Amino acid sequence: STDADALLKFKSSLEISSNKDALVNWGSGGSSSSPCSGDKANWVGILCEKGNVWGLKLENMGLKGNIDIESLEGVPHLRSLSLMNNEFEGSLPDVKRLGALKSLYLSRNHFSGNIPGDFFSSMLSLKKVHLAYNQLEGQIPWSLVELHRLLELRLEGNKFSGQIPNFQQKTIKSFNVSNNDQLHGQIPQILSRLDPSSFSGIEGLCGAPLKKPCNAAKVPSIGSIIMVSIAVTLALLAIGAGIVILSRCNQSSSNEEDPANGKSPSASELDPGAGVKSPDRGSSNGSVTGKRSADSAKLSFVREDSERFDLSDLLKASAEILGSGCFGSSYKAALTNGPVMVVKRFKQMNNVGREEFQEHMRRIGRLKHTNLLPLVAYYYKKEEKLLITDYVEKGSLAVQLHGHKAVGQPALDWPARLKIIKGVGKGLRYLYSELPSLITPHGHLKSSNVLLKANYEPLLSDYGLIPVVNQEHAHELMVAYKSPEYSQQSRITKKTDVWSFGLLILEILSGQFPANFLHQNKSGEEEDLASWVKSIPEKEWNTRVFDKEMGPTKSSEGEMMKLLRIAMACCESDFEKRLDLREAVEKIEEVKEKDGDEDFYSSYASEADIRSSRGLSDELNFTM
Ligand SMILES: Nc1ncnc2c1ncn2[C@@H]1O[C@H](COP(=O)(O)OP(=O)(O)OP(=O)(O)O)[C@@H](O)[C@H]1O
Repeated sequence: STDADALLKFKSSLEISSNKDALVNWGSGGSSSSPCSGDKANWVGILCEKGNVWGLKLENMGLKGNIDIESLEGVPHLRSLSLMNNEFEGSLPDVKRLGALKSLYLSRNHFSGNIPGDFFSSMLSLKKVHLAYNQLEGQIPWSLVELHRLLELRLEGNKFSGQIPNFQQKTIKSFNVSNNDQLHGQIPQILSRLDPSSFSGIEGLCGAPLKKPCNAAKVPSIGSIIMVSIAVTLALLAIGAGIVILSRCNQSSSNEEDPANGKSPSASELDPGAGVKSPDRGSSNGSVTGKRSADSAKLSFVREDSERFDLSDLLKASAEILGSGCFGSSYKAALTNGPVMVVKRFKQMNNVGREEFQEHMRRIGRLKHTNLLPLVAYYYKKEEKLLITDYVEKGSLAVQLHGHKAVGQPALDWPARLKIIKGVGKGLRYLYSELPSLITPHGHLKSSNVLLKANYEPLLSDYGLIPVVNQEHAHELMVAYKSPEYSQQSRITKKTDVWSFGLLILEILSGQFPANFLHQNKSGEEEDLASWVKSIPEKEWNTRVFDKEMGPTKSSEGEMMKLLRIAMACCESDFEKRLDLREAVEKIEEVKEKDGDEDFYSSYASEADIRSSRGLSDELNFTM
């Protein structure tokens, strides 16, 4: 049978080292020439139904070697694959080729490395995924969030890091990430009904079912978070303890991540009116004179045209945590009179003193462009800063590209993607012209810092911050410092933002998440999304690089190729050879939604038709 052939091929690529008897009766003649007789298995480790192989259960057999998924594609009824407790190593086998699998058990092997975010995207039948006790690392793949039938997910005992993706599946019965001690952040709400042991051994997680509440979940409003630190600051200032005390506040504010350390705030501390004087609007833009205590509670508005509100208004607003980035968390806060704002906390922003910080914020506040998210106001405190912007309804490009299904949005089509790329280019060109003194006028360009308006017009955010962010922090976390020129020569240049832009375009066109491609290859060189694209011949870009989720793009393939070539020229690791921003944006502006030559082709085609029909009739005339 075909099942038998496929399985024997599968067996031949395995190394059956410690257990020579394993799989010994596979294909050994007699009744065993066929793996199944009805529901009965003739071969070891096979599960049968009506003469077909539906499961492979090769556990505890000391197996290693190559897992030949391609040959398993020849077992059409295979729904369950278990290779638990063997000696397999390397990256996970390419199981997504087995799109009909319902159960995948690969726990207790030596699998290692990152799992691409979209790894499970085409495996929508999966109900049980067991990958526990391997050496897997990186983010937990977001595509697990899309498995709407998921019942069991076992990832314990690996080295996953980052946040737990926002699982929404009510179907989940068993879930375990324990002892992945690099995980951090809030436990998704749907998992809060599970046993706390599912999350044990991980310092950085918070929220139910753990007894450790998260900052935002601890109290209903963002106010309390800010108010605790303000109230403490004010109270201590009031008793005149000065600088010494300020540094203690510093500590208490860094400890406030851990609510177990802080005593619960009293009602009066949480009352926005308590201890906070209304900001003195007349001098809200002015230099810092006045009493320090009043000033510490003051929001500084950087724009003339924005509606004014007080810090206390924001504090009253109900807040929702949007996510935590490199610098701290961002909160969405709806003001009672309507506008919805985003408050982003920055803890590592002490590179310059107060005066210089204010000067820089005012400079950023003067920027105005269709493709920039304007800074509305900021709040200055020695140990942390808050930057306040409008909330953008459609959220970030990152979510639209990689999590659209989870948030119930359709995938972005090619015209939307082109519009976004062009808008980002225009926003960057404006930043370059308005902030000429900055080497990298953006400095932190990535898909989570591109927000989308309802019509897909993109808005850049978190721009122009390099001068104020603490240097060691900037070097560690900001996108500019991930560039080839920084890794190779410890420098950033005027073309560094162009490199980030190039990567962003590759991400938009391929739908691939760049972080999944970051690693060192065997010869120690850094690899990224660009080197992946480079490894694929141009004639295969159509089938292998472009995101299939863009929908039908036949009539645009030529233009998409053009754009991909421009992106590659932006990613050139030698910055001398790289396009500069002006060149890149000009070239991008020339890219059209449909193939530029289309009109030419259609008129050419019809002319050719006319000619050939004329030729044919001529020919007929001739033969008659
Ligand atoms: N003004 C906004 N409107 C809507 N969503 C926003 C807004 N600002 C941020 N977000 C979203 O909130 C989430 C957290 O953003 P945040 O800026 O804190 O982190 P980040 O961009 O992921 O990382 P980094 O701190 O490096 O910028 C992201 O998904 C981001 O796109």
